[in-house]
Amino acid sequence: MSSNPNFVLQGSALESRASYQSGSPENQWVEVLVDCPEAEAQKKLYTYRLPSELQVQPGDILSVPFGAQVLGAIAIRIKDAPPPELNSAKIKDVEDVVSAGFFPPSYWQLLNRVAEYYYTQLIQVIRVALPPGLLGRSQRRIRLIKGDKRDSPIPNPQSPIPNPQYLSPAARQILEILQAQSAGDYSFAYLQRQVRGAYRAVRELLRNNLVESYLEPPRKGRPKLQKAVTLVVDVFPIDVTQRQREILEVLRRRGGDLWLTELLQICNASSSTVKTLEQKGCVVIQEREMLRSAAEPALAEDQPKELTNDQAQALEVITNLSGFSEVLLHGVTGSGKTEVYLQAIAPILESGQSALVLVPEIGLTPQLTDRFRARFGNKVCVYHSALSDGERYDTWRQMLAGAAQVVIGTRSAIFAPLPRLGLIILDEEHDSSFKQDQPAPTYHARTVATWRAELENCPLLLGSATPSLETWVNINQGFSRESGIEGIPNPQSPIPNPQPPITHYLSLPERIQSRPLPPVEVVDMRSELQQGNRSIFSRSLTEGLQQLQERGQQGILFIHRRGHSTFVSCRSCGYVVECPHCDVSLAYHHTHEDAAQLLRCHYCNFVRSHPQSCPECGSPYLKFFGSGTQRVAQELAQAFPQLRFIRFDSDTTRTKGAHRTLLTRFANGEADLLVGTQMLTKGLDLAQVTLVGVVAADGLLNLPDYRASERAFQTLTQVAGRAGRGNDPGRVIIQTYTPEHQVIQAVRRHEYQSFIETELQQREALNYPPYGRLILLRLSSTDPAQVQETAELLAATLTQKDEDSAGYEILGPAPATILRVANRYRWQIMLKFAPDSLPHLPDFTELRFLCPSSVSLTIDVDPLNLM
Ligand SMILES: Nc1ncnc2c1ncn2[C@@H]1O[C@H](COP(=O)(O)OP(=O)(O)OP(=O)(O)O)[C@@H](O)[C@H]1O
Ligand SMILES: [Zn+2]
Ligand SMILES: [Zn+2]
Repeated sequence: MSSNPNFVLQGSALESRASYQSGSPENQWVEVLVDCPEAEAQKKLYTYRLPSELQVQPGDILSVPFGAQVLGAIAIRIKDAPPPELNSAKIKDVEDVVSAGFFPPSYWQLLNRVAEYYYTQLIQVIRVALPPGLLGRSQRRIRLIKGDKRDSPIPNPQSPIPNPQYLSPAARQILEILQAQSAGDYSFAYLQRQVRGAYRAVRELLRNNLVESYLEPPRKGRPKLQKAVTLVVDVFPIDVTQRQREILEVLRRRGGDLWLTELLQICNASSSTVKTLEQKGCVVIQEREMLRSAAEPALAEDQPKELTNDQAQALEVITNLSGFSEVLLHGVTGSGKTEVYLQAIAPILESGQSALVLVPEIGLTPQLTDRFRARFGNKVCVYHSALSDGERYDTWRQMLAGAAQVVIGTRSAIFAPLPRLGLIILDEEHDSSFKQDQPAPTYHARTVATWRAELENCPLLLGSATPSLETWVNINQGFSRESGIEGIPNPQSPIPNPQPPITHYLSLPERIQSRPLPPVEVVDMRSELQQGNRSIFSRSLTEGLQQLQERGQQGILFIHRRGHSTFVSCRSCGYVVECPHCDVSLAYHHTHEDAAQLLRCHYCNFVRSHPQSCPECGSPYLKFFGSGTQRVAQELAQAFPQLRFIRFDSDTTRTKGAHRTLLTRFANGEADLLVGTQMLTKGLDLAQVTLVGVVAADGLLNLPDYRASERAFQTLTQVAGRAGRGNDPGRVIIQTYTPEHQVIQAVRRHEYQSFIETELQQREALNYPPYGRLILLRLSSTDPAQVQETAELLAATLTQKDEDSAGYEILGPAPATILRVANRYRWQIMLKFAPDSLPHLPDFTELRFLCPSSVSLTIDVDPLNLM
C-alpha cells in the first residue's frame, strides 16, 4: 500500500515532522475539534494553549488532554488571545502534533469555503466530510525508532543504544522502558503512569529523533485482519502428499491466492495441513486486511463498447480537457451517457489519477454501480451514508491509500478524500437529492463539486437528460462569455476557439442505435369519466397492461405517492383525520387483504389504527381520497388478476439490499409490472420494458413551489425514458385531468429546450433562481409563540441591515406551508438577492445569538425545498 503524501493517517503512515523548533511566538492558542461523543454533544470548539515549541497549522491533527483521556483533535483556528470567558490559567496545553497536514491545503480550503458560503461552522462541515469515529478515542502511542531507520544526529546509526548522557533522567528512564520491551512500543498513558515528567521527557526524545509518536486508530474501526494463503511455488516439491497436492491445485486454479477460511472450506481440509505446506515452502500464510466493502455479487468483465458518433465526439472533448472546466453532457434518456463516463474515466485511471462519480441515490441504482464494477473491478469503491461505520472507515482508508480508483457515492461523497483527482462526474445532475436541506451545512453537491474541481484543477462533468435550469444557464453563460456567441449553444456547429472555453456543452440527441424516443400518449381522465369509465385505469392503459403478458414484455407504473390513500374524510360531516403532531392529514395504509388498516403520518411517522366510524360525528361512512401505490396495487389485482407485479416504494424497500433484490427479480422476469414511486424513475435500463404508465400526473403538477414545473418535467421525462430501450418499441401513457398543462405538452413532444426557455422567462420575471438567489432561514420550536417572536425579531434585525444597503429583499416572516411537524412549529424568513452581489448577512453566530435556546435555526442557502 503506497502512502499518500498529503493525507496522512496515523497507523498506516508515520509523520515525523520537525515541529519542535523553538522561537515560535509565545502565547498562542488553538481552537480544536475534539473527536469524541461528549465533545460532539457540546457542538463547540475547545481552546488549548500552544506550547511555544509546537508549530501548528489549521488542519493538523493534535493530541489534547480531555478529561482523564488524551484524544485526537483537529486544529481549526490559531488565536492570539484566549476567549475572554475562559480563565486562561485553566486552559490546558496541546500535547503534541500527531500528524501535520492531514488535510492537504486545497481540501482544507474546500471545507472552509463550504462553511463560509453556507453560513455554517467549520466543525459542522468537517463532520459531514469525515466518517464517524475516524479519530474517535484514538490512543496515542510512543515507539522506539530503530537504529537503521534513524536519520539522527547520532554518529553511528547502527548503534542500538544511543548515548543517553545528553538526555534528562526522565527521558533516559522512558528510553529504558521502551528498550526493555521487544516491540519498543507503549501507550503514552502508560509511560505517564510510570515516569514523572513523561510529557516533557517524551518531547525531548521526539526532538532527538529517538522515538516516534502515533495515534492508534480507534478499536471499533480497526481494519479487520484475516489470514490469507498465497501459493509461492510453480512446481510442487516431490515430498508433498496426494492430499496436499490437491490443496495446492485448488489454490492454483483460484489464482494462487485465497483466504485461509475459504481454502479450508473448499478443500474440506484442516489448518494443520496448510501449515505443513507452509513449512515445506509451498505457500505463505499472512494476515491481511480484509476490506469491509458492502458485499456485492461477482460480475462478469465488461469491455468498452464501440461508441456512436455523438458519443465519440463527446468523449473526444472530455479527454482533451486539461485543468478546471465545466462540461454539460446533455443526452436524451438511453443515449449512452454512462458509456461516455466509463470511457472518460479509463484514461484517468491509467494515468494514476482517481475519479469521483456522484449519483442521486445509490440503493436505487445498483445497475449503475454494477456497470462500473464490471468495467473497473476492484478499483471501484462505493461510498454512501447507508454503509456501516466500519465500512465507511475502511473505504476512507482505502481512498487515503492513494491508489488510482473510482469512488461512486451519493451527496456526501463529494468530500471523499481522494488524492490526485482527475475527474468529477455528477450523474443526473438535476436531481434534488444532491441538496441537503438540513442539518447544516445545507450544501448542494453540485456547487461543492464546482469548487472542488476548481481547487483540484480538474474537469467537472454534469450529465442529464433534463439539465437543471441552473446548469443550463451557467453552461450557456460560460460558453458565450468565452466564445463570444449569444444564446443557446449549438453543438452542431462548434465555434473554433483560440482559447478553450471553461464550459462545454455536449449533446447526445439520439438514443443508442437510433432507437426512437417512445411516443407519449396523454389521456384526459375527464373524458374517461364522461364516457363512463370510473376505474383509475384509462382504456388505453388497460389495453396496454393486458398486452404485456401476451407479448412477454414488461411495464412500469408510476404513482406519485406511497401508501393507499392520501387522506380519509367523513362523508357525513367532512371531518378529515389529521396527525395529532403535525398539521397534515393522515394517509391510509393497507398493504394487503389481511393486513391491519392503519393511518400513518408521512411527516413524523405517527401511526394509529383506522377508525371504524367518524371520530367527530360517529358516521360509519368514511371515504378515501387520493391514490397511493397500495391502492393502485389493490385495484390492479382486481382488474388484472393474471398480472404479476412488484410494488417498489419506500415501504417495500426498507431493508438493506431490498432495492437490489426487487429490481433483480423484475429484471429476471419474475413479474410483468413494477409499480412504484419516484424511486423507479432513475437509471433503470431494462431492454424488455416497453410500457410506462403514469396513473395521475396531476399530483406532480400542482405543488405550491416555484420549482414544481421544472421538477414535474424532469420526473415525467425520466420515467417515460424507461420505455423502449431495447429492440421492441416503447409506449408511454400519461393520465391527467389537465392535459393542456405546458409540462404535459412538453413531455409529450420531448421538448426540453422550448419548455426550459418559457420556464426561464418566468423565473427571470420573478427574480427567482437561477436569476436571483435565495436564502431561507428556517426556525422551529415546540413553543408556537416563541418561534413567532423570534422570527419577527430576526426579520427586524435583517431589515435594519437592509437599510445599510445589505443588498437583499426580505420575504416574511411567515409560517411554513405546514406550520407544525412532529410538534414543532415552523416559521421562515426568505432573503432574495441578485446572484452577483453577495448579501451582507450578519454572520451565523450573530443570528443564532438572537434565538432563545428553545428555537432552532437553520440557514438554508439556495434552498430547493421551500415547504
Ligand atoms: N456505443 C454503444 N453501443 C451499444 N450499446 C450502447 C452503447 N452505449 C451505450 N449502450 C447501451 O445503451 C443502453 C443505454 O445507455 P445508458 O444507460 O448509458 O444511457 P443513459 O444515457 O445513461 O440513460 P438514462 O439517462 O436514461 O439513464 C445501455 O444498455 C448501454 O449499455
Ligand atoms: Zn363525520
Ligand atoms: Zn405527524
